Amino acid sequence: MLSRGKVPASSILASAPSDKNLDTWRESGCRTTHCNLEVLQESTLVFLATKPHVLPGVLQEIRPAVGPHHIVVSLAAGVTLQTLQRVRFLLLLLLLLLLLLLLLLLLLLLLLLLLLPFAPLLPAGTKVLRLMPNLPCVVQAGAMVFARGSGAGDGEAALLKSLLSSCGLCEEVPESYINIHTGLSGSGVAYVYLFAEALAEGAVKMGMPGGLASRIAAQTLLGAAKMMLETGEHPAKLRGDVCTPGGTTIHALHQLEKGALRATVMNAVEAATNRACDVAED
Ligand SMILES: NC(=O)C1=CN([C@@H]2O[C@H](COP(=O)(O)OP(=O)(O)OC[C@H]3O[C@@H](n4cnc5c(N)ncnc54)[C@H](OP(=O)(O)O)[C@@H]3O)[C@@H](O)[C@H]2O)C=CC1
Ligand SMILES: O=C(O)[C@@H]1CCC=N1
Repeated sequence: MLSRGKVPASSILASAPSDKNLDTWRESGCRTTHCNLEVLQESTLVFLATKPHVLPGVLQEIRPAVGPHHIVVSLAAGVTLQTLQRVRFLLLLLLLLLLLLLLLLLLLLLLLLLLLPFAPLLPAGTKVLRLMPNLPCVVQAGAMVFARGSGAGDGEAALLKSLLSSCGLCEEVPESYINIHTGLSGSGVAYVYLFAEALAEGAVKMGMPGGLASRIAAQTLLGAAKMMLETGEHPAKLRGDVCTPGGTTIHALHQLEKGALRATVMNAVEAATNRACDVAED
């Protein structure tokens, strides 16, 4: 967003406990702080980009400062819009413990237990959106999907899409697609790097220097992806176009089929999607 000039660096305030990542923000001209509440005080559009297990604590911290003017966007993998608006299970367990210890308050706490599952982590009606980016957003070639919570309307969705389009493909989807996108693309980038590494290592094995093999592997992936996007052709059709009968490619593809590449990649997407679903319950 910064490199495309979508937003001036001076309008961005980044917060984190340490300077590890904040140094990079400062180098880009952004302002930084160690106080999350300061971000809420100074900003309207707030991106929550902590690891998923840290997010509930951050939401509880910022809750008092969240108002109707805020648009809150969570990037945390697996954390559903419903979770974003609910009190943590741990809090319920704590209340259960208190319940046992404080028998005298039995009735009152029972009432709380009944009410708390419906108590939002963020104030009711907060404009919340859930976003799943991927790493190539850094080079404006990302693939992102987002879903809006009940408080977010067309204006908020349009704003997010307009800002993020500078980082790559950005689509609004039903929330049920977000975990699938995590398996396909958020995590999928890592499978592609593994494939790139294997391509290059194959070439190294056959005698090509590593640096050159790596650059050619990357360009091969870039070119194949560009062609798939620009022609709109199914990948099976493009793969067929490369195969000369009795030629080199079909011999190589046979080896990949023997190694169950397709089934393995499908299993990988399934595993990451399922893990994203589990994260919401952790
Ligand atoms: N990496 C990826 O490719 C993708 C990541 N995601 C999601 O994005 C999120 C971030 O992942 P990633 O960027 O890899 O993680 P990083 O660890 O690189 O970044 C997390 C940041 O959160 C900060 N942080 C930790 N605790 C707090 C707190 N209490 N208040 C404010 N900030 C805090 C950390 O601060 P400090 O620097 O001090 O440690 C760090 O800067 C995750 O939820 C992940 O699921 C989604 C799609 C792709
Ligand atoms: O591995 C993870 O959990 C995150 C989500 C998508 C990419 N990285």
